[in-house]
Amino acid sequence: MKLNISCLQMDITFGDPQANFETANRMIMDACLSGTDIIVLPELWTTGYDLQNLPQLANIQEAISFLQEAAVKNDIHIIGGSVANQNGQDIYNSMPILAKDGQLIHTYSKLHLFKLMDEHLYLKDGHDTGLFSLEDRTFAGVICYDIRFPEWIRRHVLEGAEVLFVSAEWPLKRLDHWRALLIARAIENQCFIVACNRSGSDPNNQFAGHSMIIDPWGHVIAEADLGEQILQAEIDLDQVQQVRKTIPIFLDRKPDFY
Ligand SMILES: NC(=O)CCC(=O)C(=O)O
Repeated sequence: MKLNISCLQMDITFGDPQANFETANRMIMDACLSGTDIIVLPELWTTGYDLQNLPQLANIQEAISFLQEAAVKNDIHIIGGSVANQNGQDIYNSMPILAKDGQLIHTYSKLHLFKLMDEHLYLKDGHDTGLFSLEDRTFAGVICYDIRFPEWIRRHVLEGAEVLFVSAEWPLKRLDHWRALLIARAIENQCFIVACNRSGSDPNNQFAGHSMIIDPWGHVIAEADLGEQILQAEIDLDQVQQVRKTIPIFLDRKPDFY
């Protein structure tokens, strides 16, 4: 099964959802012009890291309605990056997944909060996996800092994920970690990694861009540069089983020892 993927490497405007909806709309239209099956957005794409103002800005329903309309109009599945998701007093960093018929099929909330960017002061951690199914195949979505936890990613792959979608706001100063971690996660799990980062800067960080699409052998099949752009590639899910036959790590692993 072949899928055309588009990562929208947006330059997010700090604390301005309206501007960000306009950017996302323009980029979705552009991505669809060249034909795409799945669109992926970055982390906190409606607000950026304007954490202090999230109680006023958080509106996951507005983002879901926007994405539902885009999914149906363009006949595309959408991995909705993440948006601030208020539930009572608590705010989660949540990834909505929309099927092309507009159905919200899953919402994953970031499990590992990143203290270096103060997430633990403003956000709550989620308690569900990022697993979901589309077109009878199993996928998973995780958010940014989650990729530093190989056990978390492995759990999703052991439960069937063939493609891991990553939405991020990863700073430029750790670009080397971003690339190395994503390539390692692809090689050790023999799965596709589709990682959508943001570009641009906010008052505290310059972001790395460098969205990447990596195959189950660890080859980088597409990589963006620093600026705002749409990264597109076709992936062939049959490659997952081919790689797992060549080096059968899932047959050879010894879970009794670890
Ligand atoms: N938004 C994030 O979770 C950033 C994670 C990060 O920068 C890291 O180094 O890890």
